Amino acid sequence: MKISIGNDHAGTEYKNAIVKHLEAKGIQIINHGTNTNDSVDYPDFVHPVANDVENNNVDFGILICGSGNGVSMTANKHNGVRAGLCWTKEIAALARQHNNANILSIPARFTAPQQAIEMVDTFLETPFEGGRHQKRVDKIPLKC
Ligand SMILES: O=C(CO)[C@H](O)[C@H](O)[C@H](O)COP(=O)(O)O
Repeated sequence: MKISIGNDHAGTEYKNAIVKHLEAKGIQIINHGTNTNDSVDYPDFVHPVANDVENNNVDFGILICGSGNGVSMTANKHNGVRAGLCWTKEIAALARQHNNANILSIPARFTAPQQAIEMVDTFLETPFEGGRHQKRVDKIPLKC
């Protein structure tokens, strides 16, 4: 499995913990995030991750910032990207099962580190259910 990950300054520590956790499992990581706590602008670190997902260069993306909103808003401007803002592992599971989310957005300032790791594992391991959810996901893109 190959994952593209990105973060702003609020997500650097969580990003490092997630990368360490995933690399220990043999998952390949492309790191597009900032690697320091110096203040940066999240779109600069989100678009490269969303491009990876949009172009099918990776299986999934992971984005981390303070609230999770800015990274989700930015990523969801990309064709074919479905970034889900998640704060529990149950919501992370539903983002995959019902929405076929391909990017997990994590709010570092409102999620404990262990909870973030559990969300990542749940997100990556949970399949899309298809069925009634497929036709709803198909209606998400603007058709104009
Ligand atoms: O929405 C966000 C980015 O996707 C964030 O929550 C930012 O991390 C946040 O806005 C950063 O705030 P700061 O006061 O500049 O650290």
